[in-house]
Amino acid sequence: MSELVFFCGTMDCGKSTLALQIEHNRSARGLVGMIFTRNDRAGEGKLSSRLGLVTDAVEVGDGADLYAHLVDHLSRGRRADYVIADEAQFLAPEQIDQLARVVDDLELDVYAFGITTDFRSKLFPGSQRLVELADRVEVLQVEALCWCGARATHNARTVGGVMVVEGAQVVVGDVTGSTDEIGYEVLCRRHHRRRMTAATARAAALAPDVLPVSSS
Ligand SMILES: Nc1ncnc2c1ncn2[C@@H]1O[C@H](COP(=O)(O)OP(=O)(O)O)[C@@H](O)[C@H]1O
Ligand SMILES: Cc1cn([C@H]2C[C@H](O)[C@@H](COP(=O)(O)O)O2)c(=O)[nH]c1=O
Repeated sequence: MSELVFFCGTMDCGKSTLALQIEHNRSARGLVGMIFTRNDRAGEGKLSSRLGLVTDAVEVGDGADLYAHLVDHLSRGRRADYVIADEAQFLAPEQIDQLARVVDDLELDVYAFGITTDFRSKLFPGSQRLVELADRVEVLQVEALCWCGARATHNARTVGGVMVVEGAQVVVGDVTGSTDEIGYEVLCRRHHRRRMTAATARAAALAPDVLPVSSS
């Protein structure tokens, strides 16, 4: 029985690496995948992992119909034995419904990968629909860590190392950017709620909270 699986986690927890491993293992057995992505940091039509691996993918546009794309592909006599969709949080809810239809009507496994919540800890619409429709939701087991050492569960957006809570939901970026630019940092819930990033925690630790007492 084919299924729709949503592999989720914070940024930097190995989702794209797992997508590439699933692709590698299946193509090593002669299977052919249809790989979708949207807004990967490596550029249009790429699925990339921070481990340095990258593969070509179909860039999903705003109005793209993923079910129709697969039907068209198959009716031209081309193969697709399974589907991978990376950065699935950026897909529209209708596109997630199309992926569910690929599972049910074309009987292909669909493996979707994405972060569940944005920098304000609100569900991305695509991820919400995946949670609603997926046969299985798998939280990745390679845990990213907060600066305090606890398991990171939330994604913070930073500017100059300081957490921000205003801005567009979608801003492509990385966890290892220059500190002056918009970047991201994964945090535990406690520190996400307190808006305490590694940089602000360091600054707070260095700040003298008692003025030096003069000896005179
Ligand atoms: N230099 C490195 N050596 C070993 N592992 C690394 C290195 N750089 C990144 N990683 C691993 O890659 C993970 C990020 O993988 P990636 O697939 O790009 O994440 P995601 O798609 O979830 O954002 C990190 O959590 C870490 O486990
Ligand atoms: C939290 C958050 C993230 N993004 C962007 C930043 C990255 O380009 C991707 C996540 O990619 P990863 O492979 O999981 O690291 O999402 C965003 O646009 N908005 C956000 O709130």
